[in-house]
Amino acid sequence: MRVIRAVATLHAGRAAAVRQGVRSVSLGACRAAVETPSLRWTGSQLESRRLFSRSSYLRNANMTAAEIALKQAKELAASNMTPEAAAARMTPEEAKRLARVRNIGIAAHIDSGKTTVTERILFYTGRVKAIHEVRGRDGVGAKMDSMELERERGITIQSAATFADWKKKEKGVEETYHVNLIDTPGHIDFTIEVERAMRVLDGAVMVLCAVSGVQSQTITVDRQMKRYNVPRISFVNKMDRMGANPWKAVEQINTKLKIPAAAIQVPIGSEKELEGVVDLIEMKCIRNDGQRGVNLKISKEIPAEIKELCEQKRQELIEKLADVDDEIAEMFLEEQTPTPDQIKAAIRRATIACKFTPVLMGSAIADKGVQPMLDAVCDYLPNPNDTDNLALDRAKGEQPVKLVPYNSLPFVGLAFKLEENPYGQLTYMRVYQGSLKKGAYLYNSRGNKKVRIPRIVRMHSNEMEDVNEIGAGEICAVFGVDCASGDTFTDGGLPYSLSSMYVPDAVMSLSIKPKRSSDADAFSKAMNRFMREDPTFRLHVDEESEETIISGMGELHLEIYVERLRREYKVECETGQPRVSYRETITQKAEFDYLLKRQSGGPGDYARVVGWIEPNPTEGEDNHFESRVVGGTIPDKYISACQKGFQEACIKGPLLGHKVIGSSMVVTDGATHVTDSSDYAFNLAAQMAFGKAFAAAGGQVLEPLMKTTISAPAEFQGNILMLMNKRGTIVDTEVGADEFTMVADCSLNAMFGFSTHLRAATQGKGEFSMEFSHYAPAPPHLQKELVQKYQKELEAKRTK
Ligand SMILES: Nc1nc2c(ncn2[C@@H]2O[C@H](COP(=O)(O)OP(=O)(O)OP(=O)(O)O)[C@@H](O)[C@H]2O)c(=O)[nH]1
Repeated sequence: MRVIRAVATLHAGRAAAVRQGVRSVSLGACRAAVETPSLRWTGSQLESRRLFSRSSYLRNANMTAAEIALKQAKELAASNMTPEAAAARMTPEEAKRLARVRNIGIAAHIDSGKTTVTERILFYTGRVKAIHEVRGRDGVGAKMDSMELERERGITIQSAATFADWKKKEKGVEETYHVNLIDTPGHIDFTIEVERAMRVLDGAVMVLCAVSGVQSQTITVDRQMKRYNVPRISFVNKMDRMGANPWKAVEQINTKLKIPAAAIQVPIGSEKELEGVVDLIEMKCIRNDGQRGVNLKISKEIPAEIKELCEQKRQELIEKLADVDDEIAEMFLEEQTPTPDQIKAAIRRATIACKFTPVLMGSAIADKGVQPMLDAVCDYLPNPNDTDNLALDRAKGEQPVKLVPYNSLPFVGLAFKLEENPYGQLTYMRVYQGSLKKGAYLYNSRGNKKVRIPRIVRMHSNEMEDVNEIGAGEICAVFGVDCASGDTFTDGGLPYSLSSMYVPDAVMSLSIKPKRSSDADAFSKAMNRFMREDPTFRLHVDEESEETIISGMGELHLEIYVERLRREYKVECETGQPRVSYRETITQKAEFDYLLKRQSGGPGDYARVVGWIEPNPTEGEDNHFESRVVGGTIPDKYISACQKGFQEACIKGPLLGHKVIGSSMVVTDGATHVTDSSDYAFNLAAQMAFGKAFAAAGGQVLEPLMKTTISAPAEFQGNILMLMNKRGTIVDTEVGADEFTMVADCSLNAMFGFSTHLRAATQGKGEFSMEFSHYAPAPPHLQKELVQKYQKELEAKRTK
């Protein structure tokens, strides 16, 4: 009886909605609209708030329609609650759970010891029973480097997620913190892995090498952390190495990264004699003892030889805090000494506000200082409730809304990483709001497609643990969800999208084809998978050469995929020479008046377009199209065809067939023909007009310039200078006591095979890293050579 009554109300609701001008609307939304007078929704609001499906309505059929509507209205209202209101609704248990959650990443320059640090974290938290080193002699390899290739080469290629429980003593009481952790690769070629980790993490541990300090890749991860406002603590690793100097690292964080930083520890002993650290806040010694340093020996007696240094560094810490925190500043002015609790609270406030980074130190390989670093993660990095996670409300013109990590709110999550494993496609998801139960239905905001979540797991590198539910603020992985990296999932009621991450442009490409034609299927399967997993890996088929071209972030990036094809798919490939991804642009204004008039038997093609092209006035690399046609000489329907034509022309520039950037096309006039004009004709006319005006507009080839950092023992300074003089512009050099670092802007072209030259010039002791910086005009001789080569290839095709 109730069902019938409810369904009747429902249909009345739908009729009411249709009267309001809604084309199609879910029954649930109608119901809420009709029965909740306080919510007077407009037609479009109704459309965008398709709350519940018919089946969910019928599942609730033992409630009256009014009860259901009220329930929905409450949930809807809850979803639009202010953060304060939501926080007020949070139960003490919920607040306590969140206060003990940390989602953190470990990021650093190549080889700083991220994986080694992570391995220690897993060991001390009891997550793994034994420590296996990166490239260790036991042949096992670090837990977090689970890919065969990673273990072989000793580098991290994919970021790996894991979780661990850290039992932290707080004033004699043990509190368990749940830490979700992502170990990211250091090599710039795998930068997307860092990018997506930063997008979803609440905090990070920036690892630095005690000898090298801030290195080129540290600067890159610093930029990524700043891009996503990720608070960080810093850990100066490798304190056991000869020449270790934590103060140089602290100073460089201040000067090179421009983040106020101060050490909160002082090392006890140095190099091989390193014993542990002095905690400057509580002024106590923490020494690692026992096998693998599992036991911590705490004492208040600071060794006499470092007592003065500790006092000086404590004072520096307080002064630095006074610069960034009002409370400490006030105490400082009044010459009061803050208590350890006040110092800790100030460090936490300033770190979370991204105004400060506390610096810790130790040696992961020597099992020193890792546990205090874990304590600092809990003390100073934010819990999911401390950070502002924003979504864009599509129903309100993409207005930002704060997401509240409260289990009872409607679900909002971000799929930040895809990975195929033997059980199917795994989607890593950060839950920002609401909780997710196994078997629940979610909506993918892109296309509003409904998906069921059949299985939820927690990842531990390449192993997983099934769970039935995952709470707000956590990271998990789900199975069987067809989506792309960066998709937002909601429970259907919220028109929210989470801004996605920054995907850098590819700078290098190479042609590839399987050696055996029988491998074609496996080849395309692998390519599809790689592209879905890695947005910086792209593939296209060159129309002219009919070659398959893969492009990515560098030689190593592409090399790793070719290797994975061979190992994981047993597909041997032939590859061409790596090629630089050039760009084309224009430098001045050039007018066009192009008439396309073709008659070949049947209906012809006719379109005339008049206007000009010029460098994009709004700067940047985007291309811009504008119509200033008056009097309808080109009807509106053909204007969009012109725009499409312009966009298509920009995909394959006239000089080299590479992408055109930073150009603008303005159409002012034109003409049509009664029967022969069409979208096709205007699209083509715009393309031809662009191609013809390109030379007059000062068409130019741009090449990628790479910020290159080279470091080597100081004795090789002369050799490196000679090597770099030919290759680029030297931007900065730094000569340390025994190390020499140079930063130069080099064209990617000049850097092919550079590692071999560097090895020869430094007896294998030099290292370098490269990062895309910007596009710059290619030298005229290179430009001429490239254009001639391309035109010759085109000519050869035409005459074939
Ligand atoms: N002396 C010394 N060596 C260390 C320490 N921590 C790590 N290493 C060594 O440094 C090298 C790099 O360590 P990883 O943990 O792979 O560094 P990573 O930063 O994860 O490397 P990528 O992921 O390839 O960037 C390995 O040979 C480690 O054994 C340390 O505290 N002291």
